[in-house]
Amino acid sequence: MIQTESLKDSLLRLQNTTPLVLNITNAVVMNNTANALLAIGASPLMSDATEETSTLIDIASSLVINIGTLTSRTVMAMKCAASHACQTGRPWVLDPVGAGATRFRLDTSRLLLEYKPTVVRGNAAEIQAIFSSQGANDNTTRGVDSLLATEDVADFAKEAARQHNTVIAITGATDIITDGERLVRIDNGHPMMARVTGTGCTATALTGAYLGVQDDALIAATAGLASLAIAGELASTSARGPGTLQLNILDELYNLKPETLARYLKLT
Ligand SMILES: Nc1ncnc2c1ncn2[C@@H]1O[C@H](COP(=O)(O)OP(=O)(O)OP(=O)(O)O)[C@@H](O)[C@H]1O
Ligand SMILES: Cc1ncsc1CCO
Ligand SMILES: [Mg+2]
Repeated sequence: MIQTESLKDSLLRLQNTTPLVLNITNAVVMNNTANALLAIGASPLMSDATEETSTLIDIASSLVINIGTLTSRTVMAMKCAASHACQTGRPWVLDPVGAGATRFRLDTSRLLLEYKPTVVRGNAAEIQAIFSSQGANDNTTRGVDSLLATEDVADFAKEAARQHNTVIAITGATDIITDGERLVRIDNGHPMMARVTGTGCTATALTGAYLGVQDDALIAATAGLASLAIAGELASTSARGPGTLQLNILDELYNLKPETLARYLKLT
């Protein structure tokens, strides 16, 4: 359904063109996602100043909005950025961190959805929360962590992607990516990745980088999630625990080659 060749091409293009990725992201992961973007070959810029949002979007290849540590001030910046990206056709990815946990997160996520994100990347609980008609529901989420498996929301996500004309990327033990017509699964990664904060946020940032070089958003999101999952899988072989895993992932992203993607990818 997706050719491995298109993922290899996307990585090569990313490495050859160094896309500038503007990130409005959370305080927990900001340093690590900037490092992950640099490691894979993109150029990160982190800013939530409304004074410069539109100027930065105009020079960037893509935009990442992650609501992880939202405040009323940063929500304004996110709205401003999403609106400008939508109006100017700049590809952008939304990470609705903890969307199911509180009303503030749910309302903010749904507000941002109105600005037509190219990709929405979340865990299963976040995807169910943002695209369903329910309120915040603590049976599906423990804070920012999902209590649902990705397969639980696969069919729901496919329909939501079709209705909203977007790509939905759900991370977990098996990643699922759908544009409403196509649906792919990635079976790479390692369970220890869930013990490092912001692994999913890194998947979102990498998807942002690929959106800067790949017009097919399903391929861009698949490349982003596959790059992280394979880097995590390789990194886990020499990690003693989450600390070394986090560092090793940066090294594996730096060393990632198109051939490595093709060799390790478990895509169905
Ligand atoms: N049990 C697992 N087995 C294999 N890989 C996993 C597992 N759990 C997580 N991963 C890997 O980690 C990636 C991120 O998934 P995770 O479920 O931690 O996202 P998340 O909860 O949204 O992250 P965060 O909120 O910490 O940013 C997945 O795409 C996958 O590659
Ligand atoms: C732990 C945590 N809290 C808010 S954002 C974040 C990073 C992972 O989503
Ligand atoms: Mg997690």
